[in-house]
Amino acid sequence: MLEAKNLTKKYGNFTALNELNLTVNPGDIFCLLGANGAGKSTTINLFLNFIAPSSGSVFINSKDVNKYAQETKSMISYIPENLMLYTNLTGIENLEFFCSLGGLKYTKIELEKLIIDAGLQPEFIHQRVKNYSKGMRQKIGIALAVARKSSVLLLDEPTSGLDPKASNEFSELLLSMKEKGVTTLMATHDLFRAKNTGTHIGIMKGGNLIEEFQSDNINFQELERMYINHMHN
Ligand SMILES: Nc1ncnc2c1ncn2[C@@H]1O[C@H](COP(=O)(O)OP(=O)(O)OP(=O)(O)O)[C@@H](O)[C@H]1O
Repeated sequence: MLEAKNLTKKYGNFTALNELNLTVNPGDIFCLLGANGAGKSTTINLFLNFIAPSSGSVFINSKDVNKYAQETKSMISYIPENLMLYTNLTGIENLEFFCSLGGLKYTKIELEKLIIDAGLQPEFIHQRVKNYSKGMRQKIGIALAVARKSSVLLLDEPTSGLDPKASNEFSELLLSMKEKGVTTLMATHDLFRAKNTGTHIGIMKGGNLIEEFQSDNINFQELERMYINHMHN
C-alpha cells in the first residue's frame, strides 16, 4: 500500500507538489495523468525517497519512507521511462546481476522462466541488451520486479515511445502483477492505457491532484473531455 499525507515539495518559492493526499491499495493500479510539469515525477520520486518532502509524509506498507528508508526500498520496484541495464550483458545476465545485488539467488532455469513469463521472446534471453528494443528492456524490469517479490511497483512513463503492441503487452504484465496483489502507481501521458489498465485515475495540475476517480466510473470520451478541459482552464 502507498500513502501520501499532506505531501508537499517546494523548490525555493516554487511548489512542485502541494498537500497531496493519496492512498493506493494492494491490487490497485493508480494512474497519474497531467501535463508536463504537473508534479507526477515529483510524486513518484518522493515515494522512492529520491527526494525529501518539504512537509508531509510518505508511507509504503504503513512504514514512513524517511524513517525506514532501507526497509521500504526493499519493497519497491521502479521502472522509469528508460530502464538502466548493462547493454553489454545479456538479458538473463542483467537479471542475475540485479538479483544478486539484492541477495537473491535463482538458478538459470528459474531466471529463464522469470524472463519468459515477462513475455520476452526466448531467443532474446541470451542476447546482449544492446540488441533489445525499449519494450524488451521493460520486460526485464518486470521480470526483476517479480524476482524481487516487490509488493509495490512505481512506474514513470514506462510505455512512452513503445509501439501499441509493446504497450499492450506491458499493460498485460501490469494486470498480472495486479492479480498478485501488487500496488502500482504509474505516471503516464497515455489516457487510453490509464482508462484500460488503471483501476484508479488521478489528474494533476500545477502540483495539485485536481481529480481522482475509479476508472470504471468514467468512459474514455468523458475522461478525454475532462482532461482537455482541465488542461485548457
Ligand atoms: N530539482 C528541481 N528544481 C527545481 N524545480 C524542479 C526540480 N524538479 C522538478 N522541478 C519542477 O517541478 C515541477 C514538477 O515537475 P515534475 O517532473 O514532477 O512534472 P511531471 O508532471 O512529471 O512532468 P513530465 O510529464 O514532463 O514528466 C516542474 O515545474 C519542474 O520544473
